[in-house]
Amino acid sequence: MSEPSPAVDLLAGDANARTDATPPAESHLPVPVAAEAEPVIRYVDSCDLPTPWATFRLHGFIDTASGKEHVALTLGDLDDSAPVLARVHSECLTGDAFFSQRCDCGAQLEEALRRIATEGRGIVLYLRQEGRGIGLINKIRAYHLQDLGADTVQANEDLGFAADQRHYGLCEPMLAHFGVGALRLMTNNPAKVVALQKLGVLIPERISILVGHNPSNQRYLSTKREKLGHVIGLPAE
Ligand SMILES: Nc1nc2c(ncn2[C@@H]2O[C@H](COP(=O)(O)OP(=O)(O)OP(=O)(O)O)[C@@H](O)[C@H]2O)c(=O)[nH]1
Ligand SMILES: [Zn+2]
Repeated sequence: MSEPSPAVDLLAGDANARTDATPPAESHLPVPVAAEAEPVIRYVDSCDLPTPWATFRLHGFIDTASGKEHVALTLGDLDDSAPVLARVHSECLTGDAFFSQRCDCGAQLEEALRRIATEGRGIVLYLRQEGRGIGLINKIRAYHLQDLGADTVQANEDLGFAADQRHYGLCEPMLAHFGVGALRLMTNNPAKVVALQKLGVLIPERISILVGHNPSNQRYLSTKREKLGHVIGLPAE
């Protein structure tokens, strides 16, 4: 039987071994990002998810238009008229899973789960739009440019992307699945509030979630405040 051909590009493996700060030539090659189709959200199944703070229910959804899988974590009775404590969290593998100090995502996710557990009721929508919608590999390329001096917005633009390519159209059908129409939303990003309101989601309250500040993400946070409109008070102030 013949050897199966390798599934990975071995040249890309060489690139991974680079240690110099010069961006490799191949980092200028576009990594395509699929055009955003109108989401078609289908609920699939749910299970218990014990965490250090509470046992949540984990609900799986598929966007059949994009093939992307999204999840919601819920706690308590959501199907009544009282606004629900909520976090609409965009995937950040580096921050959520690898403890990266470049951003504040992991700390925000943990804090959101903790606050929901304390209240006994709430929802996290975990949206698979990594890197503000440019994807993981492009985010690594953006981080490389940031290592060379660009800020988080310039790096996206240097790669040919908008500063924020996220879409929230899938939130409304995910929330509707739980009978949730109004959120007390944990976010520092007023643009996220406006985007959700435009979709018909009521947001009677925005709740700041100022956690995870550290020396490695100080510039990142000030850029979010100055260029992306986030409401973030920095420790130096
Ligand atoms: N392209 C890019 N994406 C990043 C960078 N840092 C974090 N992200 C992504 O940004 C998303 C999180 O967005 P943030 O701007 O941190 O925060 P937000 O969701 O707008 O606002 P909050 O609700 O306050 O957290 C996640 O998808 C991360 O993967 C970066 O430097 N470049
Ligand atoms: Zn992050």
